[in-house]
Amino acid sequence: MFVYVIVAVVILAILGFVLLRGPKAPPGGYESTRDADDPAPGGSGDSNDDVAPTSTEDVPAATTTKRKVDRPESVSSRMARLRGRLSKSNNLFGRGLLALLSRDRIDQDVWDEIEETLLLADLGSEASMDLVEALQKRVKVEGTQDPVRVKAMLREELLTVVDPTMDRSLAIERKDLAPAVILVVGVNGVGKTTTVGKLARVLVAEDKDVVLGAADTFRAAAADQLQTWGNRVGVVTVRSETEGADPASVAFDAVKVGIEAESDVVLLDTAGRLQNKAGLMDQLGKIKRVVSKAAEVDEVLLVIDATTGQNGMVQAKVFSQAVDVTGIVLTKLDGTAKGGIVVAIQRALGVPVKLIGLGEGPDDLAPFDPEQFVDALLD
Ligand SMILES: Nc1nc2c(ncn2[C@@H]2O[C@H](COP(=O)(O)OP(=O)(O)OP(=O)(O)O)[C@@H](O)[C@H]2O)c(=O)[nH]1
Repeated sequence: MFVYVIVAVVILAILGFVLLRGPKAPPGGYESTRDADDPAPGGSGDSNDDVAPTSTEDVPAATTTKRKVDRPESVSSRMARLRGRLSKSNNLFGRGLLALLSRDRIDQDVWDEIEETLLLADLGSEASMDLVEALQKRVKVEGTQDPVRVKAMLREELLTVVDPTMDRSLAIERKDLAPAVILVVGVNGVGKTTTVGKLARVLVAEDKDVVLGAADTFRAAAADQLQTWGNRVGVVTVRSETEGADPASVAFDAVKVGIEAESDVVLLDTAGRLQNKAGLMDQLGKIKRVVSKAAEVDEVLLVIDATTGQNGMVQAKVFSQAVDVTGIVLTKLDGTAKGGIVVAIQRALGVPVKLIGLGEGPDDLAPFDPEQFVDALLD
């Protein structure tokens, strides 16, 4: 009898210990998210072990969460759905142009109206003038009023100003045994966190292993919002529990976790900042510098709200001076007929629009494709 009591006490003690201990990171670090077909591990982050962020005191305790929940929409179905949405919001502009061009007589007044329509769509004055001049020349040379021919010419000229030659691919491949690192920046409320969340879903749908870094440390709610996106597709979110923690340190931690877990991509969300706050703009440079001690930053995506018009242009210029922007994400294109901003920003910065946001839904993010964009305008 006494033996049974002893055994029962020992079992209860062990159970109690295990339950009270709760889930902890494994001794070897964070759980690897690599697939069987991923390159063999080895040495990736080891050479960086001696590299610490600017101050070791300001490294916050990173917490991580990983849960499998959602299955993101497949790439083909997402693209088909978003194509429809793009034409719904933007083809008013295209149809306006076609209506003008199919008038019986295209005189100077008509050309002026065409230019005005292009300006109203935020194409910018230089691109609007170039496009009108090119069309004017072609209509004159060909002497045609055939609507099918005129539409074809307009399509070609629009495509030229949107510039199909720019490289719009995203750096999402591991290199030198480190994950691709994507830093997402922009002013307040443009859709940075939403974009990081949506992009994580796109990458998960493409079988990439992703880590999210909540380098927006101004508001705890921002990190919560990011973590919610991460949880939905089962990716790790690295964050700090301390409000106002150094965002560079959180970003560094996230990249370290990505290196240890041998992830493909680390997506870093940053706090919204006004372009006229010099200190905050400098902070972006610091985040990039500190992260670079662990792994190269492959992309700096500047998120711009398409509905903000010329103000978006000002932001784009200042951000690109503070940190080398490699691509633009144009959000809220679903809510505006001012898609011409694509052209204006690309011209001003020489940086391609790589992604477009077409709604608040989790799968409302698409790669920017010039041909599809122009077709959506004219259909
Ligand atoms: N219609 C539409 N809404 C969008 C799109 N992208 C983001 N939003 C909405 O824009 C609002 C702001 O998005 P957030 O992702 O919180 O913006 P943020 O830039 O991270 O904001 P801060 O962290 O405050 O700077 C949210 O209500 C989003 O749902 C889009 O493509 N279309």
